[in-house]
Amino acid sequence: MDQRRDQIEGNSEPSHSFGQISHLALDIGGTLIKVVYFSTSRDDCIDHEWDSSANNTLGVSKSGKHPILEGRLHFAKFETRNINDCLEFISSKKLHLGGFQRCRNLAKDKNLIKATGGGAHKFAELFREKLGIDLDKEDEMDCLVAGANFLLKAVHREAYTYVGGEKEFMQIDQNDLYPYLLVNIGSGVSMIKVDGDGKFERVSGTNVGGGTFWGLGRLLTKCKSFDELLELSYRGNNRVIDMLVGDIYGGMDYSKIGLSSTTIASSFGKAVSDYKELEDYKPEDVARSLLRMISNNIGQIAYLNALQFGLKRIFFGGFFIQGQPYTMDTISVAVHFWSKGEAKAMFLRHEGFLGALGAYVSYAKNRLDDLVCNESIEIPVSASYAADPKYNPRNADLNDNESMQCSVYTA
Ligand SMILES: Nc1ncnc2c1ncn2[C@@H]1O[C@H](COP(=O)(O)OP(=O)(O)OP(=O)(O)O)[C@@H](O)[C@H]1O
Ligand SMILES: CC(C)(CO)[C@@H](O)C(=O)NCCC(=O)O
Repeated sequence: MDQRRDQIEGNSEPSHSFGQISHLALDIGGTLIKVVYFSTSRDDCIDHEWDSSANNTLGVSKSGKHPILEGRLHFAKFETRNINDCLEFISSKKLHLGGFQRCRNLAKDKNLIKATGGGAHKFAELFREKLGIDLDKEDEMDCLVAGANFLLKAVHREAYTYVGGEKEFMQIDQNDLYPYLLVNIGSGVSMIKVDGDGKFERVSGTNVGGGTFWGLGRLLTKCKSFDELLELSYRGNNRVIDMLVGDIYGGMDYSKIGLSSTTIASSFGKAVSDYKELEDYKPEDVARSLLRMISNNIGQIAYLNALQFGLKRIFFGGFFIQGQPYTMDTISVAVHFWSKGEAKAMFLRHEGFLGALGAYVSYAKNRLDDLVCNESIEIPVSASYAADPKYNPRNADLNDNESMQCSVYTA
């Protein structure tokens, strides 16, 4: 394996001094803010000859054939309620200066940063005031779809199924990607039928989503963080609170309609028949029932939409999933059960960053129209990305800066 390929595949961590930052993009959601930015360093340009006079974030190989950029795509997330942490992070790393310095909109003399999600509207003034930047708003659904398509086409080992506790990465045939159903489980849930690049329809949604799990879970268990709630759910037993088919049928299956005795007949249903109070239940059992109820419900609604539109593949994204085995298992089982094995639930490694990545790639869309650039800027849209094996969204700490090594071919 040659050195460059070795780097692309992430087997050797480049000794990393930050190079130039380019193109910061934000997705400011109801619960979390997602940040994506790209950095290059000399080390990342390992086997290309760089035009030293260019001194820009994109180098042009001396051969002149293909401009190539190598560097790292960084991911970070913050709680929206702690938006000041995010502003400080951007300011301390000077992320807001990297992208637009040479892409300054001279006509309007504005420093524009691509941003999506409701917070791009809600917090526009705050960003202007604190960082002196203007948020260039991109539509949230456009960005989710662009981000999902980008990941599915460009990132090796991005989509996987989760069956029986095993992840299986899917080989995505780019010529056979569409149509699919994208289910983004954020605070709320959006279900989008995707037919191509920029071709989609938001066909459904539900207000019972990640925010419901976190909000209701916090009230019911008094836990202090989302991770604590997940931790609790791991240790819990939902059968203590959920009413199972067997509880109703004296331990028997109801096989005539395909229900086993262990199927949940009614989430939280036992709380009534047991005459117990909240204090009588362990927080971990409550957390487990809640996670199961919400994951199951989303899996079922997703399946119904897939059925209605004749879609066989359902990709789940959004930070509710967090790569959590129990969540993915429940969703997978729900889709499998209701579709009688016809439809498949798939998950994305960069699950929570779809919108932010979509905003990021949107720099390419209107760079010629909107931006006056002093130097040639190409945006990595036709990138060949390979994820850093050290990047594990599941282990990602909220304020940790994660990244993946990538190479960009702007052919
Ligand atoms: N560290 C965390 N803190 C809070 N919620 C978390 C955390 N990690 C995962 N979550 C889950 O992720 C959900 C938010 O996901 P995501 O960031 O995709 O949505 P959002 O963009 O904030 O919401 P929306 O798109 O509806 O505005 C939360 O509701 C919660 O269930
Ligand atoms: C409102 C949005 C799109 C904001 O991200 C999201 O939270 C959502 O899809 N909520 C579900 C709303 C509904 O369709 O019932």
